[in-house]
Amino acid sequence: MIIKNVGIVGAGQMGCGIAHVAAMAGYKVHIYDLSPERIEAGLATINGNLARQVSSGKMSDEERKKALALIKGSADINDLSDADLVIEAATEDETVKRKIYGQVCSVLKPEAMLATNTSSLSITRLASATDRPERFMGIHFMNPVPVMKLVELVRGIATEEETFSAAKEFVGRLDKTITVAEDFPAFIVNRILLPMINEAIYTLYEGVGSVEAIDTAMKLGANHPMGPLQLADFIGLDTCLSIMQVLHDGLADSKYRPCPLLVKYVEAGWLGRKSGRGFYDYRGDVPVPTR
Ligand SMILES: CC(=O)CC(=O)SCCNC(=O)CCNC(=O)[C@H](O)C(C)(C)COP(=O)(O)OP(=O)(O)OC[C@H]1O[C@@H](n2cnc3c(N)ncnc32)[C@H](O)[C@@H]1OP(=O)(O)O
Ligand SMILES: NC(=O)C1=CN([C@@H]2O[C@H](COP(=O)(O)OP(=O)(O)OC[C@H]3O[C@@H](n4cnc5c(N)ncnc54)[C@H](OP(=O)(O)O)[C@@H]3O)[C@@H](O)[C@H]2O)C=CC1
Repeated sequence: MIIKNVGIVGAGQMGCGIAHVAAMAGYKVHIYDLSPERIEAGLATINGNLARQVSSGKMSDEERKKALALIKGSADINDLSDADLVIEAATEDETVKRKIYGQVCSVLKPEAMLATNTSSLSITRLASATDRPERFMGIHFMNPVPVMKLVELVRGIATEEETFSAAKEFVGRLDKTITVAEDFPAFIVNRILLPMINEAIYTLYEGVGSVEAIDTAMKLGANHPMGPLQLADFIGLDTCLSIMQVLHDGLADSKYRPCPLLVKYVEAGWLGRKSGRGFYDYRGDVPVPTR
């Protein structure tokens, strides 16, 4: 299977990050999202991140222009019809993803591959909402995509070897390191990382420490590059909650119970950096803790 044209569904932080690294590797990329404004904002973010890489000497301005010229975007799903591989990076919600697969499959070439960047959902169950479970799998990038080296590859029960090999080759061309995970809730990274973040939120909820105390403790006491609450805001609190719910439901163990404070923040629409407020308020010059 030869991949030349890559389609992305969802112009959020992950979709744009994947578009960025795919274009840098020379793939032609088309980003589809429901909202033209989001696509425009996403393309501006990609340009900003590429420009940072030019300023830090990681690429030339010529390379930035070349990569940018390979990325197009539209709110018309028919524009994915040329894609050899579509990576779905829409909201972490099974209903949303299943609906997208119905729409995408109706415009895709029969031989095209479809992959999901889901953080937690069952690949086998998502595959069953497509017309091509044998050409469907999980390709799970980490955030921020241009910086993080790892990609988890996850097969569903029906994924064919040819699909898996094509995904491996694609990810290899992006200069990322692969780990293979079995199709269990939240795979490897999030099975370990999200309970830690959820525990940090319980630590805040129970008053053991303030937002700043908890983040400082883990940054300086455990050498984490970001504190767990800062990281939760970075990932998106809606995504964190969805992952905890998938772990709780899928593994049926109370140790994965989402912290009620996390639920409350999501209910308030305080989703972290992307909405301007989460455990920190990002609307001013510097982030200010909200508790
Ligand atoms: C939820 C899931 O399903 C799975 C997940 O992804 S879980 C989340 C996994 N990610 C993490 O754990 C990230 C933890 N944080 C970090 O590693 C670091 O804080 C960080 C890499 C994000 C930033 O590092 P830093 O040293 O504090 O900041 P900074 O010096 O500004 O940035 C380092 C580089 O990253 C780049 N960068 C930072 N944020 C970026 C972003 N959002 N997008 C693109 N590039 C970014 C910078 O441009 C810089 O690149 P150069 O070296 O080329 O200049
Ligand atoms: N955040 C992270 O750290 C990581 C996230 N992931 C996974 O990647 C996926 C995307 O996450 P992330 O980028 O953070 O989320 P974002 O919220 O930043 O982006 C999701 C995008 O999908 C769009 N979208 C929603 N519904 C549809 C639809 N029906 N058709 C097209 N686009 C749609 C959203 O638009 P709108 O806002 O208008 O609804 C938004 O632009 C999720 O599955 C997540 O679990 C994986 C690794 C890391």
